[in-house]
Amino acid sequence: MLVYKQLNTSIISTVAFIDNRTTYSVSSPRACKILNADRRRFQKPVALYEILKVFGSNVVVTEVAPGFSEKVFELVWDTSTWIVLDLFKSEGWDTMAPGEEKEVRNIPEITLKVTLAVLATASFGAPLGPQQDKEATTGHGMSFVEAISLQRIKRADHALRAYMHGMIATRREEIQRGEVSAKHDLLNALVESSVQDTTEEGGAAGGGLSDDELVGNTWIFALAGHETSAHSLAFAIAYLAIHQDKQAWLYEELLDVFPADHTPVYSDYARLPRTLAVIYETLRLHPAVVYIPKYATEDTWLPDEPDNDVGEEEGEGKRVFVPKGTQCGIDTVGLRESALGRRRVEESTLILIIHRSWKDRHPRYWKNPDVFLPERFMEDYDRDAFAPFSAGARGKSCIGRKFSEVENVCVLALLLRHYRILPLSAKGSSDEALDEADDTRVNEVLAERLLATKPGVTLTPKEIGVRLVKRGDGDVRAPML
Ligand code: HEM
Repeated sequence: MLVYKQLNTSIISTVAFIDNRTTYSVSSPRACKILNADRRRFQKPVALYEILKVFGSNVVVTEVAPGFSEKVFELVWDTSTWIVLDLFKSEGWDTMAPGEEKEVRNIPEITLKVTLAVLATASFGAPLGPQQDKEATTGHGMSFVEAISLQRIKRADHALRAYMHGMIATRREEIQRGEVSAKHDLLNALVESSVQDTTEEGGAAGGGLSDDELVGNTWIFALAGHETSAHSLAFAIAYLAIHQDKQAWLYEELLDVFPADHTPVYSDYARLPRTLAVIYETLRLHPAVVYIPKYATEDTWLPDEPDNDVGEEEGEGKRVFVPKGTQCGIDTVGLRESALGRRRVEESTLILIIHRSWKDRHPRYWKNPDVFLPERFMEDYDRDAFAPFSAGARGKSCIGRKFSEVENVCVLALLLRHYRILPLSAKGSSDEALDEADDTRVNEVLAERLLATKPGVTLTPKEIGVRLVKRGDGDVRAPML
């Protein structure tokens, strides 16, 4: 059993393994690449994920991987645009005059709503927008968006199954009648892949997915794609609130791509590299998934960093012996600076603590590793040291990576295009801690507050309070879906 406990800041994380195995927490890019790419020697500990079978078998436990197509990404973009502009209305932000301010006490509450609505709509064809979703509640006791929400998972079992079986039956009929559904969402891809091999009882005869697997996958996508995206987006907003210079740098791009009266289109996505760089830099500093478990299928070796004192000299560099069965997790926070590198926990040790203190770190893979510098992703960088979606390009990593990139870029770009974001308490306010801090310490005080985390399944923001100031450069238009 694996338990995560994140302490107050992302710099210190505690990972507890409630078994007596030797465990490596790997934060060397070279070793992470091997962990991810060499699927014969290192595999995902599927048993750890058995709990995720609550709604049926799924990609995580079965290795069946449905893909997203470009059409899905276009739908993600359009849906995100629609949902963000709808959010401006429902929060009353759209009627603000240029220069007017509004407080948002906790940004993650908003980003969680947005990413859930995008996921439900773009993946499973749920009714678009909060109002339509409410209207679809009839007969199920809760709306679809509520049913796939993690917070309601205990009550949602019955409702989610009912929704999913209904949606699957409708899609299956459409596909079998030869009607190509207008919806190019994930559900279509999943159902289409199952239709050819499906028996009349709804079980899969060949390689296709059974109804239970379809339902299981719906839930796993909701689990994997909701908080990860929402929390990353919230941290990106926090970083921009703290670093006003980077916000100005980003805004230049947004004005260029979204002039007044422009209707956002999917082709805009490729023109927003600065926005994507902000998302990447946020994920480098605050990776949503802090530990990605793998285990060794045979006795083997992993390359070590040359200056690590635990490894053995061997051939061209150092390497570490990894006995069969050892759990070797990718330590995504460690990749950020690799202060303590890999930690080895001996037999019978119950708890592995990765302590990172500001003092004992030294930069290894990134220049100024603790500084928020999105520009670093506009140039060439060490791709193996950037593993928030898992390491290595060819490995089995996050299926939803591009889905989340399109969604987060779209949401962040539209928000920043219309509003300047400031920390809720900035110097000059009645906030004592900030008033007492000298100018050089203000960002540190803000960072301690806005970037703090609390325990959660993914790296979870504690509270991100901001002020939105309406910009005066004209609005962009809502697309017609
Ligand atoms: C910032 C956002 C996200 C981050 C940081 C993230 C990160 C990750 C990581 C680290 C893994 C584990 C990969 C491995 O085991 O090697 C993963 C798996 C997965 N992710 Fe994401 N993810 C994000 C968003 C999403 C979204 C939006 C979706 C779906 C729409 C999604 C769907 C999945 C699925 C289904 C898996 C399991 C893949 C498998 O085990 O075969 N993720 N993600």
